[in-house]
Amino acid sequence: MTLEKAQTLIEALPWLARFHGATIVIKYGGHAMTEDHLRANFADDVVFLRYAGLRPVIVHGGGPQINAHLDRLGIESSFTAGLRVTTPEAMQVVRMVLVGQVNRDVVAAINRHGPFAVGLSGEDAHLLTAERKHALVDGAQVDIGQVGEIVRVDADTVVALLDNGRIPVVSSIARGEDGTVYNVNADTAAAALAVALKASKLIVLTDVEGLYADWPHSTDVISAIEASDLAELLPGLSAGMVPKMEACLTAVRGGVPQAHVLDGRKPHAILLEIFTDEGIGTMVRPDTPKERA
Ligand SMILES: NC(=[NH2+])NCCC[C@H](N)C(=O)O
Repeated sequence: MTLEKAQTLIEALPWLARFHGATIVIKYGGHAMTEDHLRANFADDVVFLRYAGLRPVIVHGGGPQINAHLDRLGIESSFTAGLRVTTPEAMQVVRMVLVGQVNRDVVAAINRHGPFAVGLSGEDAHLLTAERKHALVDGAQVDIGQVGEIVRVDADTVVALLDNGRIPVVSSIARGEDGTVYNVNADTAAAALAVALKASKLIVLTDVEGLYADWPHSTDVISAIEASDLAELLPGLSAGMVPKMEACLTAVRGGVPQAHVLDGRKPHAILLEIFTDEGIGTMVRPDTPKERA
């Protein structure tokens, strides 16, 4: 028993050595964010990383919380081609909920452990700049309101906070060149930030175990996959999984050496992935150069 515990700690040693000083961007969402005990576990993991000498950065969204609040305020959403349109009125709520509520909750959970977390909106110090995004429906461009696509990242403020020993917590809101506020996908924002920071890892927390080998026929999780193989699988993936895996692909193709999709319903998934040899989710890595014939 005690030997087992020692082995667990010793298994972590090479990973502690390898990731000391490494910047790790974590997309936080799903059950890990909405359930109290999982939220506390998440905060433990992030603070553990910090004390282990890693530099974690958190990016979060908050779709369910936004929808609940829109309902509570009786703000009706209009839909175009099945997509929710983010009107200026809805955008006010999106920003209020993400920055004023969800971000504060994440910061509070981490700061139980010490003065680490500092909340930021993607608007702050021009961290995330976006352009209006149109949805493509049956080949036609459809306006869905203040939904943005990130076109530029200025991560200076995040770096300054990291250098100062803090844990930046970023809401997935972006600013347009003209000052318009945009809602941006948090998976995409996390990937863009990981690339800009030249992070050692992107970790995306979701509510599934990982990438399934032969979805929907089997639930065997793929432990590791190369970028091109993942790109081939993308069209056949479930709708919910596509943005997560696309984020991993973007990160890896943008120079991040490893991107992981983890089951946020599993307590301490982050520690188990980073500090064990096998991990518990799906890891995406760049293609190994093919040998020349
Ligand atoms: N899903 C996997 N195959 N994970 C392996 C993780 C290996 C190592 N702990 C790392 O974070 O790089």
